[in-house]
Amino acid sequence: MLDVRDVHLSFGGIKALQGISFSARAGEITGVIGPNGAGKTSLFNAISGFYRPDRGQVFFGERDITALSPDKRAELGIARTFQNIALFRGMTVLDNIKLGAHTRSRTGLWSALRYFGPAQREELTLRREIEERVIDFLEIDHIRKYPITMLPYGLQKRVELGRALAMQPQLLLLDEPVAGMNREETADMARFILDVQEQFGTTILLVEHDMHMVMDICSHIVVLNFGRQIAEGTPAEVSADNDVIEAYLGAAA
Ligand SMILES: Nc1ncnc2c1ncn2[C@@H]1O[C@H](COP(=O)(O)OP(=O)(O)OP(=O)(O)O)[C@@H](O)[C@H]1O
Repeated sequence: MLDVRDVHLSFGGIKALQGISFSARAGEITGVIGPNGAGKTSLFNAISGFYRPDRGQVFFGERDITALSPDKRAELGIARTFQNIALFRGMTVLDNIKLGAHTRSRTGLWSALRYFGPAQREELTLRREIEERVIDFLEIDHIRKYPITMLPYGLQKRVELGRALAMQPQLLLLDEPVAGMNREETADMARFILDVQEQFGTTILLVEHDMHMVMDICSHIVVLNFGRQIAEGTPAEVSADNDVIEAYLGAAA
């Protein structure tokens, strides 16, 4: 589904990524972990299109998307969330989620408006259905009219997930989805991510600091350290890997 092939990225003299290669398999949750400064955010941005790698490629299915803009990637069915919540804070929960549905159906909607009355209605009904499904699924019906500013942090993150889901993505990129959350909020978010995978069959790539959460919900894990890929495998394989243990112990020291 997603293939990262020998990706290199540097900022001036800093080699943030040095030859990263892995696949996120269709319908699975893949995690990327690593200590501070390992290159997780750089990798995430190279995949979502905010950075262009110096070398290497990113494939989505059969298609080389290395040179595509983030918008084009979104149109292909790749949605992302942000480490620092990127919602419209004065707008309601529902309006923020509607924006996600709009991103996905932009082309269809415009042609529908121009040419076909019935198609337009169909499109609008479809969008409404998506919004409703997302709101039900994330159990946020009671706050749909609330502005984002009134919500606690954990719920804001959930709304952001909702906006991404309203795009009906094939691939969902989550940038530190539980960063800054307390234990209960983290457990809730982990459950919703698992539900997305199970109920919608979405392929998920998760970049995260919280190793326990990643070990709990991912079937495959890639470990970075100082811009290099030091391990890859199942949670059991990765947590028993000497290089990984050393990297984390070194970081903790
Ligand atoms: N825009 C940038 N300009 C210059 N250097 C950068 C930039 N982004 C990242 N770096 C450097 O690249 C390296 C990898 O950083 P990156 O943010 O990708 O790591 P990370 O694993 O996401 O870290 P953290 O867990 O702290 O968020 C670091 O040395 C960082 O200082």
